[in-house]
Amino acid sequence: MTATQLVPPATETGDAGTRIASAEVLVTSPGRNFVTLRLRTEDGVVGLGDATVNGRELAVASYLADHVTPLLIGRDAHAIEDTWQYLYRGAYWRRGPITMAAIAAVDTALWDIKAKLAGLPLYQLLGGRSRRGCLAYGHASGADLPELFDSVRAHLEQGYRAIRIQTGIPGLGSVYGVASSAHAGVGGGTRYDHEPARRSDVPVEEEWDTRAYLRHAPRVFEAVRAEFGPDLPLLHDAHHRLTPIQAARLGKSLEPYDLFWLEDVTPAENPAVLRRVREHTTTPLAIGEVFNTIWDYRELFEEQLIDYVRSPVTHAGGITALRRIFDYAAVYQIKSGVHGPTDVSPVGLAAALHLGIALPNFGIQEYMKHSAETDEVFRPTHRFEDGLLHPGEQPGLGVEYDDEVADAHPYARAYLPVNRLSLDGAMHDW
Ligand SMILES: O=C(O)[C@@H](O)[C@H](O)[C@H](O)CO
Ligand SMILES: [Mg+2]
Repeated sequence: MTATQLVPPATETGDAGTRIASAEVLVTSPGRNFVTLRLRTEDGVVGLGDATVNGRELAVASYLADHVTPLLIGRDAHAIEDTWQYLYRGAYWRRGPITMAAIAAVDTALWDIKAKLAGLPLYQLLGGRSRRGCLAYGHASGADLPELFDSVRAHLEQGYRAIRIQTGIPGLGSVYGVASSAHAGVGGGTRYDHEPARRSDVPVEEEWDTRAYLRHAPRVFEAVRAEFGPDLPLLHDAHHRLTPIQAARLGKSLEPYDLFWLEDVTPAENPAVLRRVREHTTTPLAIGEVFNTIWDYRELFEEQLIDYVRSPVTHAGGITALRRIFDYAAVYQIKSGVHGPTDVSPVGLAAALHLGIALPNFGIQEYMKHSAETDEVFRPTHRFEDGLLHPGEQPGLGVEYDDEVADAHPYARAYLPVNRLSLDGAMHDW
């Protein structure tokens, strides 16, 4: 018996017409860079997957085009789990953001195809609808309190029912997450909270002072609660900048302001340090936007060190893998809080919404609205209404890639910022 005879033939699991006939890696830059995988079956059914890794886009494009797409031709598009295992175990070199984004793109595209073949929106294949819509949170920010309050008001007017709060810090120039920061946005002009990656040959350098931040943050939340009352769910992102004991102090100092979550208080490499944070504070914790496998969460779940899982479909190996992470999280009453910056493409966001609407332990979905230019390329059918995101009722993911519009936006190198301490210019976590 030859090795190939061990592989279940396509005809056993579906029609010969469901074999993958073409696999294309598409790179476009409608305001920011996106990498998309497009699979097509012999019968012409198309599936899309997001493979965008912000600031390192071409590495995934090459991983897919040079090493993965040749393996996909002729495989049965229905065999999602087998293809996932084939790419994960078969690479030998496991985990890592580039590998897992590539696998995620294949997995997402195959789910898109399966749902289109079934004639159903993808969430129907993931267990069906569990809720009316996915609660979203938006990003409010300001260099100072008046600017922040205006931004919160603008979000409330748009219907947001949960809001992330980031502000400038007195004495510091440009800091993470603030729309009006000096070096903000694409080309330096547009809103920072819309797109932190900047088209340039070198990254923008931001400034950081942990002592100033720890003093300022509780004052900001005190002022926001005084202005907007006790009801509004508020979130905050510390972007991996603190030591465990600093993080513990921040969590404790924010307890009176009843945060929905405090995100990424410590760097991701050693999540076990969250034990120290947890000992000291009841402020809910979220982490995981830079994790990429279920194994990264093991201690955090089993010791109940976090409350929300930040992994998106795009960076955690796709719908198959993220669903497993959430099922594991549910054992410990930990909920989803899927990462949704603009670098997760409309394909990645659609995948999150189909999963989110079906998931029993959905928590919240981050929502940074994509630009009009981006939506012209991807034509998403999901929508934001009354603070909730809806995946829509189109068969599959409900996203369509417009080649003509995409081709008018060629790749442009862009980097996320880097961060230096104001004290002595040493590199710090961004
Ligand atoms: O929570 C968030 O959305 C941020 O941490 C972004 O992931 C980061 O700015 C890179 O896009
Ligand atoms: Mg974050």
